[in-house]
Amino acid sequence: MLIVEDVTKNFGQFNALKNINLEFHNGVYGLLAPNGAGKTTLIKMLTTLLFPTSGSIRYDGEDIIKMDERYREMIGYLPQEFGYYKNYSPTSYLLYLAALKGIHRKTAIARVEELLKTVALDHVANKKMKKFSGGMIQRVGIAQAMLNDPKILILDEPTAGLDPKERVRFRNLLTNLARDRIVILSTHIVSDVESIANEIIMIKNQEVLYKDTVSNICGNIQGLVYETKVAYDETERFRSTYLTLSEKQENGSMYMRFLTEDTAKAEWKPVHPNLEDVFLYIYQDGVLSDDQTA
Ligand SMILES: Nc1ncnc2c1ncn2[C@@H]1O[C@H](COP(=O)(O)OP(=O)(O)OP(=O)(O)O)[C@@H](O)[C@H]1O
Repeated sequence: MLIVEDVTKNFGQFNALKNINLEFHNGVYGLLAPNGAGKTTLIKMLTTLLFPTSGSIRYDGEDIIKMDERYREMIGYLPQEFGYYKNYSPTSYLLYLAALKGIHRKTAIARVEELLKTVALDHVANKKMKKFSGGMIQRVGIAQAMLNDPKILILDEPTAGLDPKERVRFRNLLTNLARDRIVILSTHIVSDVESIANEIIMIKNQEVLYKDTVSNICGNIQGLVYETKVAYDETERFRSTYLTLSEKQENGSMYMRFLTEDTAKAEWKPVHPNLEDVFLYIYQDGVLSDDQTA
């Protein structure tokens, strides 16, 4: 079990995270927040690339910084951008990394073969990676993070650049891997984690706002989400009155999904909130688009 206790991280005068308390067991955890909220900072502390300013992170009761090498041997990490050699095949790349990690050649050959099957790349095991799709490269990234059969697998924004089909495959792979390990996945894309995470962690204003199941988190805005049809010339006024969650145009009308605490009107249809609704509600003032953060 991995425990984050009262962790605060400052960069000089700047406070990036404060009083973070978290507990991880086997399963998938989705760390979900807009860019800049502190996900990478938290992940870097979980991988010992950064140290907390105060507080501690413990694995089975031991401080991970004191465990040092023993802890790092137990974790697998896929950073936001991982370096690979495009002229290598997945097999030669993974064998090279295994050698760096001190894994015996014979063990490494068997492990790499097994891993490439797990990530469904066995058919291209000896092909150069330069022609691989984003999804295939990402699966090589997971395979490298899994080389040491980690107890904790940490993935930072792993689905960037994947097409919808690759995302589904990726989610299925993670669910399998999480049966006997902790998988922590950071993302600002709700659909990456909504269907697979046992728990979602949302950070706001440097603190953990939620750490709960999807349904419990959605329960927080139960009864506040509606759909209704709005005439075209009314849409601007509607948008400025209610928090619009999504809208779709059909047969000359606009169908708005929105959130309000006002008393419901007869024409509003109450709907079950989903995680995307919660995300838009929670971060309505601070959701930055990729363009803004690039
Ligand atoms: N080394 C640093 N020095 C100063 N400020 C930093 C440093 N690293 C991160 N920050 C700041 O801390 C905040 C959190 O950054 P962090 O990278 O953890 O966010 P994030 O949620 O992971 O976003 P992204 O997905 O864009 O990486 C940001 O405001 C960032 O500018």
